[in-house]
Amino acid sequence: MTDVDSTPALAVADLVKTFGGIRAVDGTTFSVPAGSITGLIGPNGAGKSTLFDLVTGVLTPDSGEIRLRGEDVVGRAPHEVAAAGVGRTFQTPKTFAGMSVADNLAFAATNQTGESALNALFRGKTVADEERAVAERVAETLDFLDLSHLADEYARGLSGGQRKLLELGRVLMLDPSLLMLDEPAAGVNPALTEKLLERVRALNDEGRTVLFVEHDIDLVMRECDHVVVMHNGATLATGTPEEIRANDRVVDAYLGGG
Ligand SMILES: Nc1ncnc2c1ncn2[C@@H]1O[C@H](COP(=O)(O)OP(=O)(O)OP(=O)(O)O)[C@@H](O)[C@H]1O
Repeated sequence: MTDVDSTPALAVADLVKTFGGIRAVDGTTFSVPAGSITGLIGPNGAGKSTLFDLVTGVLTPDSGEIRLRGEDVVGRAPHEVAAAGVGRTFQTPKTFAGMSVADNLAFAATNQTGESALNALFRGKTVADEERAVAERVAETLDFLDLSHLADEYARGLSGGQRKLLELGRVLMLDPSLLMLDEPAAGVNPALTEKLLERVRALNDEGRTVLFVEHDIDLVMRECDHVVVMHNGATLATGTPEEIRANDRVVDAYLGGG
């Protein structure tokens, strides 16, 4: 066992973010083990979305630590966090309705996260090389997500579930080592949810760490090997699904209500 293996993919410590008088994130501390599928759960308003914004550099914490594979990333801009290997999807996919599915993916590689991410991916390549590399990656990503037959369709023509797959494809263009998925199954029909989860498992099998926010507790308990429970901006509990189910504080504060 090397140190690298035991360094968490993500570790936050004593993280605080206030909006006026509201302590949206109030001292939360937890880690996401490298190589895990970790579920982040908690009631509405627990601070999960704010936490995602803090980790991805959209918001800056008032205090506390955020480490990616041990490296402090507080104060980094979103494109720098993306270049450091963090890919994030949104509850409402950030796809471009008037662009084709393939162009949505190509755009994600070339424009979305700014120069630094691009440079990291294409260092030392000419423009023609770069275009070829992007086209290859688009094709690979379409194939992986089973969207090749829709490559030339406008994104606006996709179903909600297909748009979630495209959203996942958008973040895969930059080859992230940590995937942060915000309610990937919300509003997706059961068949496409299963397909999406199967792709997430495949990405995890490749060695990518997954952290996802999800309100469907059964899905979290089934899919995750590690669970973090947030409540009122703090960490209420962390552990395996079995440990979380058996935790009286979690049951009282969250699961108990039915
Ligand atoms: N930009 C903001 N300005 C003011 N208050 C905010 C802002 N963002 C979040 N909050 C508040 O911070 C708290 C945490 O919100 P957050 O959206 O992070 O929770 P959540 O766990 O993601 O909830 P949900 O499950 O409903 O998405 C809430 O009380 C929310 O109203």
